[in-house]
Amino acid sequence: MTEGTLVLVLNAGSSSVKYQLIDMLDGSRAAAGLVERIGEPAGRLVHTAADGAERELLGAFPDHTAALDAVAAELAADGLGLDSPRLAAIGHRVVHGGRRFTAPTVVTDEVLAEVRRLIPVAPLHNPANITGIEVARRLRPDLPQVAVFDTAFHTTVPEHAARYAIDRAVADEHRVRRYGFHGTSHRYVSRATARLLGRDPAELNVIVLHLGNGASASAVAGGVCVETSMGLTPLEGLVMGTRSGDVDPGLVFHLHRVGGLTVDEIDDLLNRRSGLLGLCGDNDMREILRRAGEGDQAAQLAFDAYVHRLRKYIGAYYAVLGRVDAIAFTAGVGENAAPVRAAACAGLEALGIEIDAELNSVRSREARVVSPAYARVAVAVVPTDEELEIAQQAFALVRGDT
Ligand SMILES: Nc1ncnc2c1ncn2[C@@H]1O[C@H](COP(=O)(O)OP(=O)(O)O)[C@@H](O)[C@H]1O
Ligand SMILES: CC(=O)OP(=O)(O)O
Ligand SMILES: [Mg+2]
Repeated sequence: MTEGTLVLVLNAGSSSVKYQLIDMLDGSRAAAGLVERIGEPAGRLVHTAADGAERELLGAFPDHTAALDAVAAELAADGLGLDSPRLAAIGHRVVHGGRRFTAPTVVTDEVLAEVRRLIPVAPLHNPANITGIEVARRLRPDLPQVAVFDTAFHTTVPEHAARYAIDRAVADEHRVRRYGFHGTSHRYVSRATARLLGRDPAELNVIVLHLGNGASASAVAGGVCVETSMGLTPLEGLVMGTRSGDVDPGLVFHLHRVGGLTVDEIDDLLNRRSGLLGLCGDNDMREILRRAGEGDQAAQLAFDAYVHRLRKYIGAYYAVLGRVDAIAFTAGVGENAAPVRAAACAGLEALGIEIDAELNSVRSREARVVSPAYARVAVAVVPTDEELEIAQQAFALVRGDT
């Protein structure tokens, strides 16, 4: 049992760390910030204090340890350092939890070892998550460190959807199956969509489209995830900023045997040099929309390929769910790129899916419906809040509510 009501949430990505200090009494942000371009010569930390005032720190953050030490210093400058007695827990986003972690978990040496063992299947993410945990443990060894796993929400996906159609013995030996990611966001957004529509999550079938740098779709039936687009690793599924999403696995053999690329080179190609970046040289949807608007063919192709893949998944998940009540767009692209939403839903009237152009063009931070009132399927823009969801899960765990 703890006295504090603050939860520090760390969301460590491959080259960035996002953090929020959340007061669980009212969900308010006591501080928030972002360190980006970790490992590059010109890094940047932006810290936002409780009153909204921003501080910017420019310089190199050679690795995640340096970045997290700088975050701790910024929090201390606000009088809310990691030594604060008001802290109840530190919540960590951990991307890959395998099959074992189906709920938020207090980090022990043994839990950390398991997360480390999963590095080969989340090479861009788990190492950064581990560093975040290690730094936080060093600074506050007495405080519960809670891991909230991207994979947890997807552990309900049925076996016939989670299995690849490969030799079972080989799959079992190497724990090859579809795990799914961004689960904290899919869970939060599916529930927020029910709230927006004034419906009980238990009676709502939702397709959630999480479109950030990484992107994934999920089919949520009555609050339970039944299918998701990412697989063994966060590479499968939708076209992403730098990741290919679905490809014929035969291209790996082809590029190796005929193209002479090594396995590591192909890994780098598919994870870091593909997706929107591979198709047109840009991975930021803002830039792609701008270029396509000026008639740039490569940017237009990247946009069209991105949207085509999305439409295939909407259709597929419609079939998986049988009945769809809502489609929720979320994360950087889903929340901000009206043309992506419009193109993904265009021509689907026969499925009851329509978008109202005027509603869709409104810019807002609020959850909102963008389909006409008569449409059978509610299309919604629902801002995700992975940090709040992580804080709530971590706080509930340390208070013994779960
Ligand atoms: N106004 C906007 N219009 C179009 N795309 C945007 C806009 N703002 C952000 N994005 C897209 O959102 C992406 C980042 O999404 P985000 O959810 O923050 O990613 P992540 O959390 O995975 O780092 C950017 O790469 C950019 O393509
Ligand atoms: C799992 C994953 O792809 O995460 P992100 O979108 O943060 O890269
Ligand atoms: Mg994200």
